[in-house]
Amino acid sequence: MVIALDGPAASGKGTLARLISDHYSFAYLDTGTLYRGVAWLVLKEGGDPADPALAAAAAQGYAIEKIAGADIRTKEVGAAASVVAANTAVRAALLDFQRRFSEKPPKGAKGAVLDGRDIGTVVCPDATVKFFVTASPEVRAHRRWLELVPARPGLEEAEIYQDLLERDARDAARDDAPMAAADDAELLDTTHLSIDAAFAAARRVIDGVFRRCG
Ligand SMILES: Nc1ncnc2c1ncn2[C@@H]1O[C@H](COP(=O)(O)OP(=O)(O)OP(=O)(O)O)[C@@H](O)[C@H]1O
Ligand SMILES: Nc1ccn([C@@H]2O[C@H](COP(=O)(O)O)[C@@H](O)[C@H]2O)c(=O)n1
Repeated sequence: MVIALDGPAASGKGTLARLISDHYSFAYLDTGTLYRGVAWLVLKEGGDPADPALAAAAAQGYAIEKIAGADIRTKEVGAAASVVAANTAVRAALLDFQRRFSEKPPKGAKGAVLDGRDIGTVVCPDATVKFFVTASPEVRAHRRWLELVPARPGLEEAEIYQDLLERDARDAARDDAPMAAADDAELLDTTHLSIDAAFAAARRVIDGVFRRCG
């Protein structure tokens, strides 16, 4: 069983993915951390994320231990992640790991939940259930601002808003595995939904599919 969640930045897909994986005891992979990790490795060496050779080398030598303790959730790393993510060699280097995780989830879990931008379209086109999670840009920017401002007092919500729009545009426009809803994805707009309500809506869809699958 594979559950795929895609969608734009700060739409709530990671929050849902975590709740779903806990509820069904499935393994969870936040695929954004892979791209953020590669971007962080490039930035740490003072490199330019848009340099194709540097980004490809970081992705090819990528290992989770290399980013241990790194703060990869900053908006700077997010922006750089969407730059390295447009690099085909980077995507190719990270694809196998994601596929293996979905096909053979760790610790004997009976299923996997992956969230990202291309899970339902490219990484796991045969996923059992697919969601495309959205919310209005204003609501997403506000949620992300609430998340980041405690560590960065003075951070402007307008700055986050602009950053999200630019990142979404880059992610949707790239040639290789652009952010897109799979044709068979369930659209889940969380703009007016609490986390509990969004999770309940997702569970209804998943339980319905599981019942049909037997
Ligand atoms: N339905 C919701 N109502 C209110 N806040 C929410 C909701 N869903 C998520 N959040 C909050 O919004 C923020 C962004 O959510 P989350 O990290 O799940 O988004 P994401 O789509 O995984 O983002 P990214 O792709 O950038 O990692 C978090 O602080 C989370 O707690
Ligand atoms: N499957 C994916 C996942 C992520 N990306 C890129 O990484 C950036 C950061 O992702 P977050 O989910 O942590 O915000 C994102 O903006 C994408 O550029 C991707 O391309 N494919």
